[in-house]
Amino acid sequence: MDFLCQPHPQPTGGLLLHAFEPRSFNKESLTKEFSWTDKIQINKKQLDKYTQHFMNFDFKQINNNGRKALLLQIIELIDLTTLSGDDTARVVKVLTLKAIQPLSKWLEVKLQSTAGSQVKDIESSVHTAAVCVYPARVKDVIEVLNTENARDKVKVASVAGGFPSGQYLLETRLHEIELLAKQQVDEVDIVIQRSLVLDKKWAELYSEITQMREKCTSPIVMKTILSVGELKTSENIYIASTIAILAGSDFIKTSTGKEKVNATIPAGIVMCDAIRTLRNLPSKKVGIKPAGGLSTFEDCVRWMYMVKCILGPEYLTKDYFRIGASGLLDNLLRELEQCE
Ligand SMILES: O=C[C@H](O)COP(=O)(O)O
Repeated sequence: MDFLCQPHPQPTGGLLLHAFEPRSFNKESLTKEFSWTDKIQINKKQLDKYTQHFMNFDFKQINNNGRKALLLQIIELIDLTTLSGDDTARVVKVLTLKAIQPLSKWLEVKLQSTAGSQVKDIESSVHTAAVCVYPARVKDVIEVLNTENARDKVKVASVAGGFPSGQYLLETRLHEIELLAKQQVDEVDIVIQRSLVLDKKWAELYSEITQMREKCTSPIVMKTILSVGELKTSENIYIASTIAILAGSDFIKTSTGKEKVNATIPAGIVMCDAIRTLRNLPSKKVGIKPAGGLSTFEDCVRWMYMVKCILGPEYLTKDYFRIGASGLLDNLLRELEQCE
């Protein structure tokens, strides 16, 4: 049974009060000048309605086996993160080993002996999608992955572009990304300069993200952190999402985890709606990464349900959906241990 398949309202086309003009709806005209941003207006009533719907997800429908399968699925979607001033090679080593093999032998045996068919196939190979650290700690992650012969299994992600504030000279931020790309990272989570959104300097925002994209040379995956909790309005979140997509981001990400407000469901709805609206414009499909404050099974399932409703089930894979979190994995493992 598909536990994320409750009947739901279709949030399609109802979020913007004014649709994009079909004539100007192509990448060239949307990035030549930014007067279209003046017309973006979110339907707050609809946004509240959808928020209520996703927040009220009925967890009672998930039985024991479904819960185990979802817990394992969530683990595979995690960018296991440590972004602290006191991170050391030792801290990163422990985290990376956990990313490669999150389940203890004891838990594996327990799951095998109690599993239904949904769980049985996957638990022995389960690992997180990526490990995400500061640039100075990237070498520690790569060393452990190489030693454990897991370089192809778990991706190496790092933050850049003046993380977390973005308040550095563009030259410094670009140089930082360039240096990171030379370290053989797989993924770079860049931050935007929030002042460009708050001051509505949209052309400059587009230009900065485009330049950052150029430094994230192929095949590096670029996730653009919008820091939604600091963007003040849903309209700003929608426009910043749209510009980040047009500038070539592979993912748009809610937060650094350092803002006061992080990955909220209403912000997620707005970001998903922007991805959905633009889904035929970039040559690739753009994913979404909630990050910051996600620490429970329930937090994750609400997000997955929302992504599935707005973007479709094909987005619930690690190519298009990640969960950035530092404390989530331990909680999920505790839940798995408690499942019958
Ligand atoms: O990108 C991931 C975030 O920094 C993680 O935030 P968190 O520590 O609140 O889980």
